[in-house]
Amino acid sequence: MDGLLRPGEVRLGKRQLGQMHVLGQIGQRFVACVLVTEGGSMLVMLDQHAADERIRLEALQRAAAPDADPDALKSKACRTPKNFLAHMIFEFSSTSELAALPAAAAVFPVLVGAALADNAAVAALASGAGQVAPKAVWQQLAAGAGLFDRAAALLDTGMDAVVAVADSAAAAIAAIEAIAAVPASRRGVRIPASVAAAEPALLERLAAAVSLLVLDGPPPASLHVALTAAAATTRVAITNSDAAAPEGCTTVVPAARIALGGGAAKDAPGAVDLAAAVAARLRSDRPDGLFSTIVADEHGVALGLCFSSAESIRASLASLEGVYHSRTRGLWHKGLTSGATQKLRRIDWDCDADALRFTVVQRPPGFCHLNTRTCFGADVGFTRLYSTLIERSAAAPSGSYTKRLFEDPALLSAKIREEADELCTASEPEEIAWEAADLIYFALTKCVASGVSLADVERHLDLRSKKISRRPGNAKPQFVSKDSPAPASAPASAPAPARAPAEIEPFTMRVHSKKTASTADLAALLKRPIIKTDEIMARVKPIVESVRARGNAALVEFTSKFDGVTIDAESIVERAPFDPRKMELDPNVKAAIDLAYDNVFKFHDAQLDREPLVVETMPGVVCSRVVRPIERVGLYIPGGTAVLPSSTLMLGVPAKVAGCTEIVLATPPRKDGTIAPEIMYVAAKIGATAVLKAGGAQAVAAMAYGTETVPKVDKICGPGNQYVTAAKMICQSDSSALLSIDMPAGPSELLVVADAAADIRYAVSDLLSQAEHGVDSQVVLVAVGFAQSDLDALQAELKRQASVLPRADIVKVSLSKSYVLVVDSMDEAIAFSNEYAPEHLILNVDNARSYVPRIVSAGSVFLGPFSPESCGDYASGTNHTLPTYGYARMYSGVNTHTFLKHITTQELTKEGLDRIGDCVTTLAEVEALEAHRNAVAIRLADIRRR
Ligand SMILES: NC(=O)c1ccc[n+]([C@@H]2O[C@H](COP(=O)([O-])OP(=O)(O)OC[C@H]3O[C@@H](n4cnc5c(N)ncnc54)[C@H](O)[C@@H]3O)[C@@H](O)[C@H]2O)c1
Ligand SMILES: N[C@H](CO)Cc1c[nH]c[nH+]1
Repeated sequence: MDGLLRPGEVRLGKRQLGQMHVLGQIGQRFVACVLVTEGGSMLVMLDQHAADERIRLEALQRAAAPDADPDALKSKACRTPKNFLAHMIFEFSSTSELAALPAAAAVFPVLVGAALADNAAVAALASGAGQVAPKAVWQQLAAGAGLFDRAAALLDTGMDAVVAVADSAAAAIAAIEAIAAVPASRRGVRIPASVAAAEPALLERLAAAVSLLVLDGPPPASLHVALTAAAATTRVAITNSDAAAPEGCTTVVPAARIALGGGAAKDAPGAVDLAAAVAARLRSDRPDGLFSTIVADEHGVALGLCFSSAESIRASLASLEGVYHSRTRGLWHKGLTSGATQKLRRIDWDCDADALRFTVVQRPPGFCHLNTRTCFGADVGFTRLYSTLIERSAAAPSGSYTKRLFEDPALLSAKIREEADELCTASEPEEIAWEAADLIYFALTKCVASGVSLADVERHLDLRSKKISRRPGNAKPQFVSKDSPAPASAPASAPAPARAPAEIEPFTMRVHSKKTASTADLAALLKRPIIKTDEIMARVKPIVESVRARGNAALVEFTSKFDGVTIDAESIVERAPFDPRKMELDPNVKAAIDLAYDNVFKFHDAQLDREPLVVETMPGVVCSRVVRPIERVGLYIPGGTAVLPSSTLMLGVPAKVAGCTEIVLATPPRKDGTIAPEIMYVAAKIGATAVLKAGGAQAVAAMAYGTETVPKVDKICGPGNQYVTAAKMICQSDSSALLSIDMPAGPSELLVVADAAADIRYAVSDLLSQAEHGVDSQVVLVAVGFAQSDLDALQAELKRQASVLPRADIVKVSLSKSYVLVVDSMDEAIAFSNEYAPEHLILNVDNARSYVPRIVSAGSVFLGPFSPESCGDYASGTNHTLPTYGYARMYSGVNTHTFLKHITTQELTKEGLDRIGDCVTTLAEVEALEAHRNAVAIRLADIRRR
């Protein structure tokens, strides 16, 4: 004895519990005591390492009587030290013990099934097909030939781990070697204690190789030190031992010793009272001694909160149904009168053992007394979809699409294929989530139509995580041929740049050669990644419509939904003058913005036609053109993945130069609902009149139609993602919005023409500067006269620079959609670039300027090795809002004229009209427009009469 526990009077608070007699220490940890009270006596085992005396006394009180009434005590034995279950392994060895299995499996952390032949039940439990789902299931298998195959087969059925049974040291070592490919965390070995005693060094070797070492039979005292050491590295368990296990070792409890329910069985010598074991492990902070119990369904969703007592736990384990302790009614067998009973699957403790979780299968109508499935309101996500599908399969409202799918398997199959295909081509995170949700809806509809439950699907998912045999995972040929482009090693074969290549080494670009490419190959290379316009339009239309109809309320809702930011309607717009505290900047940043502003201003100011154009087309006929600003403009500044003060400058400066009077700036808010100070600073500098803290389609719609606080504008300019672009196009085509836009915009892109003399580090850095914009960005290198060694150097440099970028994840995807085209001459390079019509074109070649006259289509061109595109993006003076996706064939980038309109005037003298009049009347006659003719003729008659 170490003197921690002493005989004597036991009091809890002021109450006398009884006299405690210490019988002796069992193992290193537990002390056996007899507690004698007025009502009788009982045997208890106390964990003497429990933190303090109060905890030991509370454990004693609980052990003494669940209702804590010492007077009610009858003489009884309790063999349930506090952490009993945590230390025990339950062993099932024959089918005759099946009765105890489900209850034991519901509470024991580790379950070991003995012989392969009669363990079908254990395998069924492991795969989740049984009544309960135990936490960890181990199967034992006799050592011998084919051990790995048998182990793998068992692990594939869902078993957590396997234990090889060997009767000699040599067989144990051979067994471990035979299953060496099974992860150490999932293998164990079982040997007779006598074998271990003969070769103590064996223990150390085995303990290092497995996660469970089972010793059959009581180990001799001489082995205790070696076992304690082995237990420090792996779980060591001892079977057939009534004596306490050595320190750190656990005890295997055979199924035959489990006592369920009440009655005499639990008091039999050596019996393990399962309910008492559960209760002994728990601690209650409540005055009534009950344990808070979360009741969850098989998906882990909380149905409600109950309370348990040792008595209710016993009743639950005996019936394998949900039985609790009601604070008003006492023992409460849930659903016994309503029929809404629960099948018990598992009981778990929380981390500090003061609360329980019962995992149950709830029968309808549900857990709550209000006849709903849970006490916490409606389900969400998967369980919500599943419940809805189950309801629809029972009774669907007329016109229900889901019902149509249930009734038309061919339609359902077609939709599953369609959605799978759309998911494959999706690239933006939101788009992928959207498509995945579609696919899951149709897949789960198929499950429900076929009687497969969500739990069945989850069981398969869990099973998969436990499989150790792996299939190669190759796709079936019909799917490969449809979607995958040729591998990188075959540059001459048909490329499919519109789709993401299935296999390309990360941070490399596919290489094509003009020499070997067919016309069709080259045509495919000119195409950009496909944007699914119809689908995006279908998603965006309701957003636009909603903002148009409901104004700020809708704006607030969509901002919360898509940006995860809650802003109230009153503060969603900031009007100028802006609060200087919202634009406080680091002086270096401020200086950089000021310099960029000055350059951009100079270049755009020079574009303004200050004098009207006046032309006398013939004597007495004077035509002129005057320029006017578009009064109210909206500037969209993207903000999904980056804060872009540069785009604010590029849109704001020309609007200011043009003289627009209402400049509304819209950009997605940051997570705290504010706008970055850099953007607010530029907003003030360019004279913005309002800043709308919203992004996406909703911001575009708000500016197009106006809301309670967002001013309506006449033109919306600026880049953005596909939702922004779709909203701009939808609003522009609605005549009631009376709106124009700058251009349809797509993801950023760059084409670099480099010759073999170019510094490959520069070319790569330029390509990456655009590839980092977004996963849809496309960069192209037209390599003039590159040899294989130049291409190898290029790929190596790409990997070197790209892999360390903070946005490497984005770059990896965009590079996979990009490519290198090897051409022989500058003529071929220029011809290809003109066809491609890139947003940005870098000519990193000798004598770059000489090629400018031959450039027909490009948004902006960068000449020579020292003109990186980044300079145009930020500060040199040209605009960076440029036509993408090939629109450079017919659109210019944003410039001062984007914010201007022209008005023409004309003035004719009498002589002038006399000169031109016959021409006009003749043409009006040709068009048979008599009123036109007459407006001139009536004046000509007067002039000529006089
Ligand atoms: N040409 C240029 O000058 C230039 C400059 C910078 C950026 N860009 C391009 O602009 C784009 C910026 O895109 P971004 O996403 O980073 O910012 P963004 O501001 O264009 O879009 C973000 C908004 O999209 C909306 N949104 C997100 N998911 C949605 C969904 N599922 N349904 C409806 N709306 C949704 C949200 O409201 C969010 O505020 C990129 O393609 C980039 O290449 C171009
Ligand atoms: N390169 C983009 C135009 O395609 C503009 C930009 C903003 N910030 C950096 N670059």
